[in-house]
Amino acid sequence: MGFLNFIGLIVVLKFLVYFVLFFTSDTDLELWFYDKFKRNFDSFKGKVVWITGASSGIGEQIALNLSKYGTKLVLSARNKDKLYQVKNRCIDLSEGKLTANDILVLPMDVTHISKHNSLFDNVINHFGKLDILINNAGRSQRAIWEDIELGVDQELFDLNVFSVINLSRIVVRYFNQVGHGQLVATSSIAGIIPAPFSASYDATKHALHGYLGALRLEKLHTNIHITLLCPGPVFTNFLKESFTGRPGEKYGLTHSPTDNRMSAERCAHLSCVAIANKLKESWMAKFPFILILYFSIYCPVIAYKFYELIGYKTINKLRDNQ
Ligand SMILES: NC(=O)c1ccc[n+]([C@@H]2O[C@H](COP(=O)([O-])OP(=O)(O)OC[C@H]3O[C@@H](n4cnc5c(N)ncnc54)[C@H](O)[C@@H]3O)[C@@H](O)[C@H]2O)c1
Repeated sequence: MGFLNFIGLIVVLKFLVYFVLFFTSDTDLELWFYDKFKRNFDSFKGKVVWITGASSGIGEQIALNLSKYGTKLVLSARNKDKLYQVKNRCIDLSEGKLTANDILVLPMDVTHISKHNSLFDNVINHFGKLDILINNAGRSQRAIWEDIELGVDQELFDLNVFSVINLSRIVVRYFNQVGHGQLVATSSIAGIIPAPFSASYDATKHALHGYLGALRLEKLHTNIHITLLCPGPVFTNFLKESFTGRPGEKYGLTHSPTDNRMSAERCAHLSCVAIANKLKESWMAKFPFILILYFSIYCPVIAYKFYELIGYKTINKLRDNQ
């Protein structure tokens, strides 16, 4: 076989593998590889991980997952009772690896940034160290672009961006002192490509990529790692809790069990694979979202033709089943 034929065969085989993965996998290729061959969950043992938004959804499931590997946890959200329920489930799931003292319930409203320093001190006083911060607390939005009041943009940025950046700066200064650490943020596919009817939310998640992407470059050649988790639609309280265009209003929609969404358990499992392997950015979503994401990034012209063809209503139906 001639050399060019050989190269041609490799290219065809590569595209065949990509094609099969696009239609069968719910992750990007890197995350798929690590999930199949190198989960590295043992690395969580003995680490101290602080999770915000740990009272429900993805944050709760990440906490439950990590407890199985003997990870010491700091659980934060606003609802103390729910956090204690999560703590008790974590202790049960750990099968003796964790005691009550290994899980600190630290209630907080992440938008109260003046309290971040003292809450961080609580963590260090309790455990003597912090290895990983998972900035997961957040809310979404459903609203028509021109109907969004500026107050909603501001509230969403306070919650999804400024609280994350303020807490992360405190923690990164600490990581600088001790010489290592990992900063994680739950972004979204909407942080990479915009989705219709959630402009302020899309912008907050895009902002995280800007802030934390810059930090990642500044921390090249250090032992400080930044991981951005990018889920597509997941079954959680997310839509119910979403902002609309008007301050103080909640979208209030609940999912139907038949919606095309990933389970929070699967999303948390994949998130743990990404965190354990210190991956920089990981995508996780059911078909066809990963395929749309790849096309939008690598062939944007084709992606926009596709959007024009199917129209925004179909895009929204794909996303929320509405
Ligand atoms: N569910 C999805 O479809 C989806 C998709 C992509 C990204 N995400 C992201 O995942 C993260 C978790 O969301 P979820 O889907 O698990 O929803 P969820 O509503 O089940 O969980 C959100 C968590 O954040 C907490 N929270 C909200 N506001 C807070 C505040 N002011 N202070 C402290 N805690 C606060 C809630 O109490 C809860 O624990 C969010 O950052 C969200 O943007 C979700």
